[in-house]
Amino acid sequence: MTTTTTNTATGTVLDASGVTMRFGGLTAVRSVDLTVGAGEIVGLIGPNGAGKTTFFNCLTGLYIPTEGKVTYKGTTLPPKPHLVTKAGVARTFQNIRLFSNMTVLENVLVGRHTRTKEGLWSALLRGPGFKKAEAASHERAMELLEFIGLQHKADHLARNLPYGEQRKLEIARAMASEPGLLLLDEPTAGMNPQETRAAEELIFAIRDQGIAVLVIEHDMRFIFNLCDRVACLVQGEKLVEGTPDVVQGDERVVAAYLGTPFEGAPGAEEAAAVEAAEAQSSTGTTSTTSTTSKEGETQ
Ligand SMILES: Nc1ncnc2c1ncn2[C@@H]1O[C@H](COP(=O)(O)OP(=O)(O)OP(=O)(O)O)[C@@H](O)[C@H]1O
Repeated sequence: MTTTTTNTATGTVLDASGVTMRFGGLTAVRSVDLTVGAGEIVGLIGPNGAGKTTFFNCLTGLYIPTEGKVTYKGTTLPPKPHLVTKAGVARTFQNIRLFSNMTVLENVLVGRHTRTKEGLWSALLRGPGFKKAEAASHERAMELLEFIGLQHKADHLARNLPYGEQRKLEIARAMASEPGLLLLDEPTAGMNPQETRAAEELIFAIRDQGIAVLVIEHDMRFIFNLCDRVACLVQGEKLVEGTPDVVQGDERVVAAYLGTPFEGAPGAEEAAAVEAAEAQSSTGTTSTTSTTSKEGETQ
């Protein structure tokens, strides 16, 4: 397949093309193209409701995109989250999803299940194969805890960890599936400045282990420091993409965050039509019927 050859040759890990996601009449993501290359950290920014998490969900099999294609290392990703993880794409969530009554170590071990070959019978009989696999998983999980600096808390219940450590644990659990691409949804949400700086270092270290990273974040300083490339979504469409310097200097990005309309903005035509209709009705020159008809035009 041509796509496969091209992707491998250029070192593209993730290739999302023309991804559109509609919920009934709402288009949450519209024709978004995005690639992540080997060794890259790519940021996805945009105001609230821009479609960032929906786009992530389209990449990870939680949603099947209405249109578009997503490939990982040249192979189309299957439409089921556990198969996507197995293929090599792991993620964390905006709202922490740990097993709060399990220990820190157990949470990481859960993340290894897609990499454990031993089946149910082997687990029940606890034969030598199972014991060997269990020991290897345990060793790898402890390595990961050491990597995120939580090895000394392996036996603590996840719910007793401070918030910043819970976020790190989520990352370790995602890494336990040995991904080639890690998707992080707001990894620093709720963190203090020191924790945020530590998270930045951790993500650089993850990249240095050969794992490509795609990260959603609202903290602009964090994202512009961290990323090789940044894409900005506004109302479901990719508005700008480029190096941090290019994106942070783009006045359309600033305007989108401040809520200031700008020429060519996604949804700007509709917004202008609604504003015009409102202005007309407030001057009292328009009857109820004609206002309705104006709104109808904007649908
Ligand atoms: N399952 C769903 N059903 C219907 N609408 C949805 C669904 N999921 C998301 N949306 C809508 O899609 C749009 C994009 O939401 P999304 O959560 O992807 O944005 P976001 O950029 O991640 O926002 P935030 O930064 O606030 O997390 C919003 O209007 C949201 O209400």
